[in-house]
Amino acid sequence: MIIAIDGPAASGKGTLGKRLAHHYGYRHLDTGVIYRAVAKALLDQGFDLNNEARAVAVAMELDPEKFGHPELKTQHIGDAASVVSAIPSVREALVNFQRQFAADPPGAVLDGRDIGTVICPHADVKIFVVADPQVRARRRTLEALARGEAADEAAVLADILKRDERDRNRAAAPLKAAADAHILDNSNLDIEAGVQAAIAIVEAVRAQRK
Ligand SMILES: Nc1ncnc2c1ncn2[C@@H]1O[C@H](COP(=O)(O)OP(=O)(O)OP(=O)(O)O)[C@@H](O)[C@H]1O
Ligand SMILES: Nc1ccn([C@@H]2O[C@H](COP(=O)(O)O)[C@@H](O)[C@H]2O)c(=O)n1
Repeated sequence: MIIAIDGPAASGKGTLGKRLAHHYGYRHLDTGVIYRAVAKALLDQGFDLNNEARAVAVAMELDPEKFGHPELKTQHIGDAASVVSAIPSVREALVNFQRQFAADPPGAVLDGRDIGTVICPHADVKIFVVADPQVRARRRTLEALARGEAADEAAVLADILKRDERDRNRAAAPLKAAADAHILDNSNLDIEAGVQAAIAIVEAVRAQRK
């Protein structure tokens, strides 16, 4: 089974993806990390984020072993990722890796912006996670503070809105819910309640197919 999770920045996709994968014994791929890794590699090598040829080359040489690098989590790299991810040829270079991950047994949960629309249009279950921007900004700010980093909630909110706008309005694989996605608004749900709501969606789809 393939579970596709999409949604705007800091809506809880990764948290939910990890928990669903654990619940079902599946593998989990946070696809945002891939675009973050491309952006970081370009910046580290001193290239412009719009250098298409270099960006594609970097995308084709990515080392998944480095997806855990702590700098990938930063706001700066997230912002850079949303620039580089708008280049269609960069996205194309990353499709096979994601589809292969989705296809491998025993099942997979992928989260991102275009999983249900482009990467896995035939996913068994599609969930589009949303939450009010202010709620997302508060959660992201608390997360940064908990890591001991300085964080200004207004600046975090501005970054989230800017990134969502860029991701929604790009020509290639824009952020949007697939027509057959289940919308899950977790603005007023804690993590556990959000996970239970998602499991209920998955189970309802499974029951329908029996
Ligand atoms: N339902 C929830 N209630 C409270 N906090 C939540 C909930 N879901 C996620 N969070 C918290 O919100 C923050 C953002 O969640 P997460 O990193 O999963 O979002 P994301 O959509 O994967 O982000 P990104 O778009 O940057 O990849 C984290 O600190 C997470 O613990
Ligand atoms: N499937 C995806 C996943 C991510 N992106 C872009 O990467 C940026 C960072 O993603 P996070 O999920 O880690 O926040 C994001 O803003 C998108 O621009 C993407 O295009 N497609």
